[in-house]
Amino acid sequence: MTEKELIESGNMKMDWARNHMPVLSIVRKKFEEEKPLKGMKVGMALHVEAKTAVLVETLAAGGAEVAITGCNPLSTQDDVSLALGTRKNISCFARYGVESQEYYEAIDRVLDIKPDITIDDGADLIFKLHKERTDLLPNILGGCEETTTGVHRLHAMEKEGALKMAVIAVNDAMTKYLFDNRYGTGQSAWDGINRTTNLLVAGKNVVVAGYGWCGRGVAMRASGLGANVIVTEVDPVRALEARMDGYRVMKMADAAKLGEIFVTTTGNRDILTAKNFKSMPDGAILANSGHFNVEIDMEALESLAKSVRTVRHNIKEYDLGDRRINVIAEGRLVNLAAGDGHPAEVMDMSFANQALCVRYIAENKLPNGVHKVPLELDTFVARMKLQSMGITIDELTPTQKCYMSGWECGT
Ligand SMILES: NC(=O)c1ccc[n+]([C@@H]2O[C@H](COP(=O)([O-])OP(=O)(O)OC[C@H]3O[C@@H](n4cnc5c(N)ncnc54)[C@H](O)[C@@H]3O)[C@@H](O)[C@H]2O)c1
Ligand SMILES: N[C@@H](CCSC[C@H]1O[C@@H](n2cnc3c(=O)[nH]cnc32)[C@H](O)[C@@H]1O)C(=O)O
Repeated sequence: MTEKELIESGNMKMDWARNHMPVLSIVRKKFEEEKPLKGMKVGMALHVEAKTAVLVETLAAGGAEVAITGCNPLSTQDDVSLALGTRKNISCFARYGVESQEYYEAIDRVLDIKPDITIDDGADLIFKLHKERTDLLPNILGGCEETTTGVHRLHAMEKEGALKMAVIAVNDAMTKYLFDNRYGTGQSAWDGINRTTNLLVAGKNVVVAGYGWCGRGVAMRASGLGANVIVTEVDPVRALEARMDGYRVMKMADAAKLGEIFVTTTGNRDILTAKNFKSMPDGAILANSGHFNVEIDMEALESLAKSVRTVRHNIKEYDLGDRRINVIAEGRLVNLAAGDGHPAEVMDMSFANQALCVRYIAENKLPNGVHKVPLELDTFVARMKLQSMGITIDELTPTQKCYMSGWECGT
């Protein structure tokens, strides 16, 4: 495709996404009228694709100058990246398939605009700010973090007294993790696996590692597709929940012998290791939908393999001699590196939270540390989403309010 055609394709993807993101549209309208981000610079490292582009546009509509790069070397969609770069007050430095050096250089280029506010997905900008670009920290009003692992890391920094800025844990908004992590990952991980493999899920043994919000979604949708689902966990309560939700629960060492498709969703490392690869059935398919590329021990797999070849677009087959193991998208997020990411209607809520939190940071002086998304913003997103879906709900009567909250109104 020529550059012009790529830009057209990126614009078309953005139009489609925008038309399916009603809550973000409401926020954008307000931003256009009130310009709450006038004079602000926002630096972002998120998956550069169409829904993210609609968030970027929204911030620019609020008066911000925005610079963005990717948060994963394989999730950038170059057509969207180019289309974004043509917009006023927006620079985009992301490119698909970048090597590590270019990935981190692009993060520096975002920081070169001297952002007032940052938005991260995995805390890359914040780590760089704290390790190498500390001179920029005094100007930063605050940042937003999109994902579970990023929030964990920020809590760890805060605990050690290392966090020198305010950050809002957008992931922890109810209108984020209950929908994005669960229904978003549940649908988009399978979209990525199915479109990449073109194989049947029904009747297969699917092993889901981790029964958190992502794992629940992935297991639920696997079950809906007719798979026999096996869950592995380290948390006894979550393991119990998985069992009572109807799945088999066992150690990975045992699950590895049975699984035909494996999906990791733990946010942890070394979930599938050399020991597991050696006991998997021939032809097993491995995908990660958790964090970065460390859940599947790719180094161990490479060193075990007698040969490696691409067997289909985005699938590498590792021949161990007595069995072949297939890995989708190099063990990186299968929904983004082998698909288009979460559905637009889900990212609508995640990114409405992001936009509202950026505004909140611009309008309130927050002390250093990890902050919750204010409940009124979270509830606003839920109400607007219901409204956009044409759903109305009941309201408590004064008598019911009294009954629920007092001790004198009831039996
Ligand atoms: N693919 C996506 O688009 C997407 C979307 C949202 C979140 N995420 C990422 O997915 C990961 C999970 O997010 P979440 O919100 O579900 O987190 P979560 O904390 O709710 O769930 C993670 C689960 O993994 C379990 N776990 C940890 N180590 C394990 C091990 N060794 N074996 C088995 N289970 C183990 C934990 O006990 C926990 O129940 C994070 O890295 C998050 O950033 C990805
Ligand atoms: N940057 C890390 C962190 C995990 S990304 C997980 C986050 O991606 C977000 N996400 C999922 N799908 C999309 C999408 O289509 N566009 C933008 N972000 C998405 C989602 O909100 C989730 O919290 C990595 O690439 O491995």
